[in-house]
Amino acid sequence: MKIGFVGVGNMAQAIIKGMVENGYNGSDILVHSAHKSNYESFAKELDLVPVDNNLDLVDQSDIVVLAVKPNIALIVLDEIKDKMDQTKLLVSLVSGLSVNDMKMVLGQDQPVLRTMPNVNVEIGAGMTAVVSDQNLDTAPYAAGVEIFEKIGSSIEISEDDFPAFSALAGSSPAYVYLFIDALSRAGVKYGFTKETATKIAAQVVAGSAKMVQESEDIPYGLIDKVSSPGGTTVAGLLAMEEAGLSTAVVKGIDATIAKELRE
Ligand SMILES: NC(=O)C1=CN([C@@H]2O[C@H](COP(=O)(O)OP(=O)(O)OC[C@H]3O[C@@H](n4cnc5c(N)ncnc54)[C@H](O)[C@@H]3O)[C@@H](O)[C@H]2O)C=CC1
Ligand SMILES: O=C(O)[C@@H]1CCC=N1
Repeated sequence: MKIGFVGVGNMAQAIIKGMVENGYNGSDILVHSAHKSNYESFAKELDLVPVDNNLDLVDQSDIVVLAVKPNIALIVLDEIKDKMDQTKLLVSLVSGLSVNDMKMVLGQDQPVLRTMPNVNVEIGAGMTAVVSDQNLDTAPYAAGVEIFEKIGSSIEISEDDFPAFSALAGSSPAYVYLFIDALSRAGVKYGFTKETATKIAAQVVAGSAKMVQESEDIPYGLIDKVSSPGGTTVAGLLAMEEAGLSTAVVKGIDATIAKELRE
């Protein structure tokens, strides 16, 4: 099965790196992007197949991954539509582009899978939403979903939930990195090097996430276990909430969703 990427920017590169690390052969991955200088060196590095234009790439692919920016997605779909057919699956990563938007260009019978991955797919730890108007357990959809299962977890959600998912999982790695950086900077304030402080902060966040995933307790229960009566943790927690940590996070998610809905 050949998988072709139309657009090889940050997200496509993260997915491809995750795929190659998790059992896909570079020789089965075709790439074309607007700037040859970018995708050719990337293709060489991972032994991928560079293709000169979008039409030839689609022609040679069983799964076509649309990985361009939202403002040009419809133009690119219009360009490739004559090379698509019902034996091929279109997988879109494009924020805000609905299954119906794609079928309006490609035809109602074209299999399309809308997804919203996040950059952590690069290390096989992504969280990806998937949806179509068909049963995802059947061919050719299952092969598309399998890509995202190999490079993390996937979840089927309704299209109405995509803006909220995009904020909670697509954008949120940036917010978690910000938290790690803030924790690390606090460490620097108290004398650790940035490198050591970041190593400590990242391990704490990774371990805490694993604890939430594996514990039967809810996060608030885990918070209470760390907070000894009259102790240091509760003093820190109250100071963070006085500075508005939880409210800041929710407001950030609100702004992310509002921006997606305006586009
Ligand atoms: N960056 C992220 O964390 C996430 C991005 N997405 C979605 O993925 C898509 C791509 O985003 P990024 O990779 O961040 O953008 P990017 O700007 O890094 O990559 C877009 C790529 O498309 C290429 N391109 C432009 N015009 C083209 C054309 N006519 N034909 C072929 N390639 C063309 C560009 O050369 C560039 O390499 C967007 O629609 C975005 O909504 C979805 C989830 C997460
Ligand atoms: O910032 C963006 O537009 C994309 C959507 C989800 C993550 N990055």
